[in-house]
Amino acid sequence: MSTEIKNIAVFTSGGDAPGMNAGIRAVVRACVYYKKNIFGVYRGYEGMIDNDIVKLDARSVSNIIQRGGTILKSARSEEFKTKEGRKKAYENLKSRDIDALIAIGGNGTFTGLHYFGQEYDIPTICLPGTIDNDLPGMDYTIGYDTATNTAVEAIDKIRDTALSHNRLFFIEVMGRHSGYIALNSGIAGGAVAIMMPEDSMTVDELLVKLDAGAEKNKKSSLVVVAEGGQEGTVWEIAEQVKKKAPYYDTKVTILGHLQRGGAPSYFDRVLAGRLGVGAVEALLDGKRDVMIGIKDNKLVFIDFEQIDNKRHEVDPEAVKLAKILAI
Ligand SMILES: Nc1ncnc2c1ncn2[C@@H]1O[C@H](COP(=O)(O)OP(=O)(O)O)[C@@H](O)[C@H]1O
Ligand SMILES: O=P(O)(O)OC[C@H]1O[C@](O)(COP(=O)(O)O)[C@@H](O)[C@@H]1O
Ligand SMILES: [Mg+2]
Repeated sequence: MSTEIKNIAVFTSGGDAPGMNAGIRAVVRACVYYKKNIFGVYRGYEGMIDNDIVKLDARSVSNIIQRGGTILKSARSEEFKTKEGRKKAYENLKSRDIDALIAIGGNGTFTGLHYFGQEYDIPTICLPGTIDNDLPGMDYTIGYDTATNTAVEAIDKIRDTALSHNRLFFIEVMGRHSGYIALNSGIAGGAVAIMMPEDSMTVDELLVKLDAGAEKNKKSSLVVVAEGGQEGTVWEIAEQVKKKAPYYDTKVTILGHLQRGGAPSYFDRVLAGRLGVGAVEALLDGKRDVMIGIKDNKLVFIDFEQIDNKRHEVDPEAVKLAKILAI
């Protein structure tokens, strides 16, 4: 292993995701194992610009493996998108001799890291930390499994009341432009339809489906709507349904940020552990400017070009499965 890198900084950025703490812990403990100094940057790129940086050790990350959120806090930083902002950030890192960066964040975080690493010739690796599962080249991002389980738990609860009142519920889930949470929470929650960017369905097509169910004596229905779908907001969709099919007792629930919180699942903890240790080892082996991920149960390293403006496609088989199961 190369001995060139001595001082690594870790930070979390973008929307927080359950398992980020497990990722921080893994990075810190791997650094201690390989006898490297490890720093934590608070509030992502904002803290890098504001010099909000502390030294960490193995005990700094005790008792966080089970906690949602991120002990380093997270932020979205407009200033880091400017050359001046990035210069301030670099100078703060330089003043502590920090010579490598490990970020935990999503596509935006990796984009910033890529430009920063090129501008200042500093080795960087990004761990995929986002509930959206919108990063191509890997199977799952840290936080997606927990967020989807949370959505399913909520959908199950809504099912109870929908059934009791013979109601039609539209349940909006997060995911930005990705339908992953919608698709899999919809399948697991037994939704009659899933409206998502990758498999568009108009309100008229939805009504045909709902009416066919009603004819077969279906009394209540759950429709999962991805926040980034083409048919408009969940409120607009429900409004159209109310107008065109007033015979349904239509309700809307937006799950929102509750999907981002809570204790990470075993899956997200193990994923974060593997990726955190893998990122430190990869950096010390000379890898840089990549997103680390797991595909088919193997560590993979994904270049910026493979991620920039690319979708993480949902599996067409899963889309078909959802339709067969909802018949
Ligand atoms: N083109 C860019 N140049 C520099 N920094 C960027 C760029 N795009 C995103 N970032 C930084 O990454 C942060 C996190 O990105 P965001 O898309 O909000 O979340 P995520 O990383 O979870 O996808 C942004 O707030 C910004 O500071
Ligand atoms: O918390 P905010 O700023 O309202 O952002 C909401 C967005 O963040 C997410 O929860 C997570 O997105 P990122 O991981 O890309 O930051 C999206 O699903 C959602 O669209
Ligand atoms: Mg993102």
